[in-house]
Amino acid sequence: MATVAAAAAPPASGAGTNGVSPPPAEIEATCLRCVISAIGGSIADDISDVLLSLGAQSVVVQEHRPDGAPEQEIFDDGEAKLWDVCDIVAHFPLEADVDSCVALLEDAMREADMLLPDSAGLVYAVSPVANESWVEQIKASYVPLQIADDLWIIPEWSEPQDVAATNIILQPGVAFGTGEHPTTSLCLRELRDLAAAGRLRGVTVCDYGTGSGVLAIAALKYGAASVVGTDIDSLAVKAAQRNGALNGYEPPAFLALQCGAGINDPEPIGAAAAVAAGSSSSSSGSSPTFDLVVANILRGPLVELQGRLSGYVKPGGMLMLSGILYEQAAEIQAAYGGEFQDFVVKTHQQWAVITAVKRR
Ligand SMILES: C[S@@+](CC[C@H](N)C(=O)[O-])C[C@H]1O[C@@H](n2cnc3c(N)ncnc32)[C@H](O)[C@@H]1O
Repeated sequence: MATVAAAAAPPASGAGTNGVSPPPAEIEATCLRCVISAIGGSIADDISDVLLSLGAQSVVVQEHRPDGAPEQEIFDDGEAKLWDVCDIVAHFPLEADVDSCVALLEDAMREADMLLPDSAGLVYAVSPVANESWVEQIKASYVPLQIADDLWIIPEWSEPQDVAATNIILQPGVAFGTGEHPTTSLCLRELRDLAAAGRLRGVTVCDYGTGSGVLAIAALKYGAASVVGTDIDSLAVKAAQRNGALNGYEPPAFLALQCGAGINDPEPIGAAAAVAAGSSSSSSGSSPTFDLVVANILRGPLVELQGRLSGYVKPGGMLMLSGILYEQAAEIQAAYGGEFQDFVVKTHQQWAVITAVKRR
């Protein structure tokens, strides 16, 4: 998870209430800072993950300490030391609809039985951030990240430490997929293993929920012929295109397209885009098919999109699914079991990645 020091922000005139305060006229805001107050420490990490998946550029958990309050005792849950009550500071792009993001966070918390602080919902305040130094703080907080012996993620302003390794250059912080989340690193290591087994050379790949494009770029670096990525978030699509270009991948080798969230939204890739990217269409001629489909999205969309994602995989091709907790793996396996075999589940912390092969 990305944790950066909280930005120096102008005082939030709306602090203590929900909603965005308009920036003072003289401030040229660069992003929005959302402070969610008084969250139970035990759920702070889960909430941070949801905020990142909703488009927050960075999230930091800090002690909830109203003016004059004494320092909190820190409790130890065995793995991490946590404050009992925390504030969560998230930075969003200026265009983000933070109120909607908080509403989605509340829905996710209810679905996961996470305790809301009171029946009225989360207490949060949003303020514009004008301080250029925030960008510098972000830069300082992203350093080269080693995913495996010979696989690194390098912020675009840093130099690779090992030029012989596979180095994925990213502009971090714009879209999910900096490599710090366990689901991203699980998928990256799976791609590395597939490459080591010679199973990525010349293949066509679909990266559903591409985020920063990190998995697409890794697949291309490991020898894939082409990748089509999709995302519901237009900022992620732009970030993926930019990150692709940073690594030397432009269309048609790497196409990043926007899609709708649900199965009732139009099929986002289309035969024409797939053919342009060197992939093929199914026998019906309408649906694109790929040698490998990677989808690091949440449990809900993986279940809802089962028909589409399964249909994208060629007979004998591979599926890689993540974004799920370990305890959700059996449900996902059951959902895809009709068309796939050879399921393998790997875990890191409480997260899982599933790989499977489509029956011929
Ligand atoms: C967990 S991030 C994964 C990003 C990147 N692929 C990685 O592995 O780090 C999930 C991405 O999927 C996108 N997403 C969420 N639901 C989606 C859906 N129903 N269809 C397509 N993309 C979706 C989000 O916008 C986000 O960028």
